[in-house]
Amino acid sequence: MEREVQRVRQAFLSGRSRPLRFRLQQLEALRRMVQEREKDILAAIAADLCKSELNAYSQEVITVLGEIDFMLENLPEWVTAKPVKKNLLTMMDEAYIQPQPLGVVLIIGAWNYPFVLIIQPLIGAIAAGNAVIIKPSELSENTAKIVAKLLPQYLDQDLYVVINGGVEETTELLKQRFDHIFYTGNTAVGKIVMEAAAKHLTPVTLELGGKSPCYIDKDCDLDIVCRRITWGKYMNCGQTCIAPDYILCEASLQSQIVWKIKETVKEFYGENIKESPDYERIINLRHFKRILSLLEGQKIALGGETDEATRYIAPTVLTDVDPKTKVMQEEIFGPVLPIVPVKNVDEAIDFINEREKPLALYVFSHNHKLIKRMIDETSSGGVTGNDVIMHFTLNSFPFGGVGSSGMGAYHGKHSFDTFSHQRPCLLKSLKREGANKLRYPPNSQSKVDWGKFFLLRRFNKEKLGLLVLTFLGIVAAVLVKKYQAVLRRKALLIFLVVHRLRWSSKQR
Ligand SMILES: NC(=O)c1ccc[n+]([C@@H]2O[C@H](COP(=O)([O-])OP(=O)(O)OC[C@H]3O[C@@H](n4cnc5c(N)ncnc54)[C@H](O)[C@@H]3O)[C@@H](O)[C@H]2O)c1
Ligand SMILES: CCCCCCCC=O
Repeated sequence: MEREVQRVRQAFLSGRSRPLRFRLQQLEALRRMVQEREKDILAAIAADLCKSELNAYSQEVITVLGEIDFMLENLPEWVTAKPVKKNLLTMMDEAYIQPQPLGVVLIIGAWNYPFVLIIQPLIGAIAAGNAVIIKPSELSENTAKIVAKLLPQYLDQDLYVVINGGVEETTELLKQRFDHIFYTGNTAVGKIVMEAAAKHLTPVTLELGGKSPCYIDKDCDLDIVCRRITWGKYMNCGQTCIAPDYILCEASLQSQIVWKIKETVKEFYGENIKESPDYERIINLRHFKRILSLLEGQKIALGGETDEATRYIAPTVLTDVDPKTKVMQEEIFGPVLPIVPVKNVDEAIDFINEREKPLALYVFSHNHKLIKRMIDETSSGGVTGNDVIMHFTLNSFPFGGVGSSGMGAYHGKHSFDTFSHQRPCLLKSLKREGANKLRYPPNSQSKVDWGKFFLLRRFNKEKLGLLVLTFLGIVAAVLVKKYQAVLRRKALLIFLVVHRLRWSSKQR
């Protein structure tokens, strides 16, 4: 492991991952890989999650292709140094921020969207000029294998390396020194990753989970609300980090919600859900049993059917759920939707604020003010009003958690920033030493006063313009005085040349 990381570091130190042209080439090669080997990639995802290839394409591949195109389009602008505002002391100097790669980045992925969750951060890390070690989840082994096989066929083999394995290999990997660790997975392992990173003072991005609430106001269109929630909750069999985990609403709304979700489930998956190509299965037996245990003692208003052999759990809704029961104590990560009755929006806000900060928050209402209030008075990684999941798809948004749902963010420019160091660069001249004397010892009251003038004085644009004009006036006056004779001769010469030209054109 140590030798492998060392090999990647040597490749980074060669400097070849840095030039813009190289980054663009690698991103284009990655796009070629996804396009040329689409069938293999879709088959692997499908095998891991019992997912149709159409769903694998629309949930994972589209996002990856969109992200690559977005990077290719914007990277030339992002990599350029950005000049910054200067103060009076640095007015004559060059001051800019230069984004630079961090070095060797470790990306650890989760199994639930096994392709996009490693390739999307990889795109950002390449764009920012880093070398990368990717550790896919061992639970989605088909995707892990295909990624390990394909990446070296398309990308630089020493800069971008896939290491497959389970807890043992990841533990060993985490002992090595990286310049950034990007981890996606559950909160408990997030703490292990952060602890390991702390030993080397390595910064981390933690894309974790949590219980994402969904508040339904009585003033809304329940048909549309339930269709959107059904889509986001049962997609990938509920194994989505930003799936609505539970519903908060007034008790009287429960029966209508159950009825409308039932109708939508029929519309989406047909009478026989098991036969639907759009309904996935639970990743493994451990998670299957964990989810079943959450149903114990609950009022099942819809679904509840299970099949251990195929790890099938029907789309399920629980009503009148007691917040103290197990289903409300951990992230469900399965197709079970508890409804917890609350009196009103105030109680819903308190309920959310009494718990860990979620990765996503959803609120449905015709009342825009209520939505705004919910946003203002709670905290979560992201929010979508009147829909679910959709904020994930907009790559101008930073995607990430807050508090126990994670730290740091990615997608689009935010990925580039996550994997870059924003390096401040100040380039001074070795001349103009006079002005620098102000900061050299011995200090004096007059030096402090000048320091205050240069550093603390705020100028608005007009005042600054006036100051610059005055300064230019003084410089001009000095120059005129110094070069009076030369200027007089030059002016005479120009006068003669101009007149001579005018005279010759008149002659013609
Ligand atoms: N925020 C996001 O973008 C996002 C996306 C997907 C999933 N998630 C969250 O991830 C969780 C589901 O994923 P998971 O954790 O079951 O995935 P997982 O079991 O695939 O684990 C994630 C990664 O951690 C590694 N790992 C597991 N145990 C480890 C240990 N003891 N030491 C070191 N590494 C270890 C695994 O090898 C894997 O690569 C949910 O909580 C979900 O909300 C978050
Ligand atoms: C189009 C939906 C993609 C959702 C990906 C969510 C990643 C977290 O589990």
